[in-house]
Amino acid sequence: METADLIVIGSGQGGIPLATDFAKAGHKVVLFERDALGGSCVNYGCTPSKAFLAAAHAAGRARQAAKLGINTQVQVDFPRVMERVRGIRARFNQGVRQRLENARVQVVCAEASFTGERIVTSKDVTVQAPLIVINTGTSSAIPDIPGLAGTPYLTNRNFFDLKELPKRLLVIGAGYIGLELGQGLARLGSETHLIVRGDRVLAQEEADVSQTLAAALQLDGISVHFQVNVEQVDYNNNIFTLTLSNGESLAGEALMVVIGRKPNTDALNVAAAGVELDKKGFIKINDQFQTTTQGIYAIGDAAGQPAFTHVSWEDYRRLKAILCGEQRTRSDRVLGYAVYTEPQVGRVGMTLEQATKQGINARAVTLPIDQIARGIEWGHDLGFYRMVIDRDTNKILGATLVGYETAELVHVFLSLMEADATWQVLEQSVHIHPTYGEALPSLARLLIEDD
Ligand SMILES: Cc1cc2nc3c(=O)[nH]c(=O)nc-3n(C[C@H](O)[C@H](O)[C@H](O)COP(=O)(O)OP(=O)(O)OC[C@H]3O[C@@H](n4cnc5c(N)ncnc54)[C@H](O)[C@@H]3O)c2cc1C
Ligand SMILES: NC(=O)c1ccc[n+]([C@@H]2O[C@H](COP(=O)([O-])OP(=O)(O)OC[C@H]3O[C@@H](n4cnc5c(N)ncnc54)[C@H](O)[C@@H]3O)[C@@H](O)[C@H]2O)c1
Repeated sequence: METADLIVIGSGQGGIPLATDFAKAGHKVVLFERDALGGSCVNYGCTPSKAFLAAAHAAGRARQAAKLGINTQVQVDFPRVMERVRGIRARFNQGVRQRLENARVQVVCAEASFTGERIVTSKDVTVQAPLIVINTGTSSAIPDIPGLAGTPYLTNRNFFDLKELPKRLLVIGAGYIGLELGQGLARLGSETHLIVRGDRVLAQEEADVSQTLAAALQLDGISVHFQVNVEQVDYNNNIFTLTLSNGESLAGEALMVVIGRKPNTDALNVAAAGVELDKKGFIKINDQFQTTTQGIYAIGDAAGQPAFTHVSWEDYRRLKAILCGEQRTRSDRVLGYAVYTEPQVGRVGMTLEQATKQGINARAVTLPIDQIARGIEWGHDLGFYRMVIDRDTNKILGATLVGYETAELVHVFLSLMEADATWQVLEQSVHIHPTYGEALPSLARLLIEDD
């Protein structure tokens, strides 16, 4: 049996920098990875999806330029779009490999499981270490719909291997992936149907966010079917046929199943290490990322953290500080996220409802995008900016920005909230005209005007 100073299981977004930092500091580090180096983000998630959306939104924006008086004929070279996506993915994946090699991390390309409290084993390698970090991520959850198993349906894993544009696309699930990739393929030319079991898309957000996105999807020609379940999947002659709970049926050349994620913890045999899982299979951790076994830590999606790359990366930064003896926790951070539909959704902190539920004397102000000079000039008419504040302290509690490139703009709020700033700081700052940014002090000004 080999020994090491640190074992990392999974080359996720936190595991890679942790492994390289420790190895560069002279420690012996062994990293187990059963699939492509770089985890979901690089290979099946953020990187390929955002490269894909660059093409899709270019096509969508070109078509929408008609309202500016610019008429275009969009011709999509789908194989080229996807080759570019796969090329970028390969480059990022190679970059990860190089980084691990340069740092002299010993990479074991195999599935790992615990065979003892501090012992990790793959088919050919067994390693013991005083410190183990689990960063195994999640995989697609697949519903138990009769007829689905065994059909060539798409998930985020095989989506980026597509070679031909499907004429008709059926999407089950209206969360992040369903909306981003569904809108993407629609913008590239697929006749797209989104099957939503509830009455809202992106249902975890406020109702007007869902409504705005649904309106945008419909503008792209997407048919959104609300309050229906898929009862049966049939696949014959390369065509999927879905039987819906409302009696209708839908046919398409491609079916994408994107209903959420499940943690990659089944293969780990965590019981051998005394590491406990919660009811959904996520690894239980305390505020310092430690599992129920001393010396074994878990970060990222598998530990039930908000499933975003920047969260997994920040987990690494905090865990590294904790392991170096600093007093850090995982719960004292301002976390934002974005949905890369068009319009985008940029989010940080609490909504009014969440703040009120916590007993905070909160208030929200909202500025529609059609009252913002930049929006009018650029012809963007779907979206709004909203800020939530604490009336007692004047601190900013959260923001929801729906509109053009709001994933960028929301960082203004992230920084203000990190600095514990009051809304008056935003109101007093002089922003450049005419930008979307200048609408943020205007949003703050509503707190004075409407008082
Ligand atoms: C389509 C899609 C788009 C996304 N877009 C965004 C985005 O725009 N922005 C964003 O912030 N987030 C995005 N995400 C989420 C993001 O990809 C994840 O939150 C992020 O990758 C963090 O994951 P992680 O570090 O926990 O682990 P992962 O990146 O999932 O890596 C875990 C690794 O562990 C390996 N592994 C699992 N079990 C074992 C085992 N037993 N032995 C060895 N290896 C194992 C896996 O093969 C995998 O490589 C997206 C996700 C998807 C699916
Ligand atoms: N922009 C980003 O940062 C980004 C992009 C993509 C993915 N992600 C991450 O990946 C995670 C997974 O994305 P996702 O889209 O798979 O999940 P999700 O949780 O965002 O959405 C799942 C959708 O499927 C629906 N659903 C669940 N069970 C269903 C069933 N049995 N039948 C029909 N519909 C069902 C849900 O109601 C929801 O609309 C996200 O939560 C997010 O953290 C992030």
